[in-house]
Amino acid sequence: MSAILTVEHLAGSIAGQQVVEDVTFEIPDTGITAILGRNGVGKTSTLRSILGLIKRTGTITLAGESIATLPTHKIVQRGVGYVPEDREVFSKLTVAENLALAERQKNPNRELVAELFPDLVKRRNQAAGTLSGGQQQMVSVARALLNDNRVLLVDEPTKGLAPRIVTEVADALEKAAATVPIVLVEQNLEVVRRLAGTAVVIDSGRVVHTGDATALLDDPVLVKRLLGVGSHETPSPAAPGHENTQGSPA
Ligand SMILES: Nc1ncnc2c1ncn2[C@@H]1O[C@H](COP(=O)(O)OP(=O)(O)OP(=O)(O)O)[C@@H](O)[C@H]1O
Repeated sequence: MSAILTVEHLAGSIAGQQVVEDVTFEIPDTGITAILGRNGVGKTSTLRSILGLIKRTGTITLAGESIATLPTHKIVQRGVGYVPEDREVFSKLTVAENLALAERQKNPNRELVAELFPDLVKRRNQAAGTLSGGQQQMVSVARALLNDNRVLLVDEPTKGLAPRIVTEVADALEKAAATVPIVLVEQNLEVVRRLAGTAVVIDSGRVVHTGDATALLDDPVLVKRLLGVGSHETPSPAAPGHENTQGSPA
């Protein structure tokens, strides 16, 4: 298996404050890779650095070509899809209009999206702002899948959703992953267990663990040390003044 996305010594800053310190990982060209870590350790900022949405330095390679100095729109054109944490649907527009606005290519993948999200087809004329959180998440994922991306960056898609809807979103991501490799920032470890092949753990802006996701989740000592929780819990916020916990008990 080769890497579709390679990140080396990535650092990112917001308003002069460094929020990503030194992140290095490889994303395989198939399956789902989970980015894990406590609240505020820099997971979202890592995705935003890759996309050029925040100031960054380091090496970022997509399918062998450097994208580290490209502006965001060029990175998106090269095939990096993004499903942001806050979903960002246009609330006054219908589902169909939201999807139409996302289409970049001549032959968008409408059949794939209709197959993966039949509920959105039924609701095509409903204003996106009146959809449930889970349905809005489906719109956000569907928008990204309309285009032929080389990799999809998905940020906390199950956050704040009811358990049944979490399962639906996980179902959709599992199906989507058959068509595109996914980088998934996710706090729900049951979802990670179900979907992810590899897990990358970030702490204080640095990668502190990379390995098989199931092996990590099956190791309660490691989960407690790296994420500060039991393997059936959700990671808690980092303590004030929290430092890299690699090698130290939580
Ligand atoms: N717009 C911003 N302005 C200032 N600081 C920010 C901004 N966005 C993020 N940060 C800070 O950057 C650090 C990393 O935040 P980030 O959102 O990347 O973490 P995260 O691991 O994704 O957290 P969570 O799991 O809570 O979403 C945090 O200390 C956060 O407070």
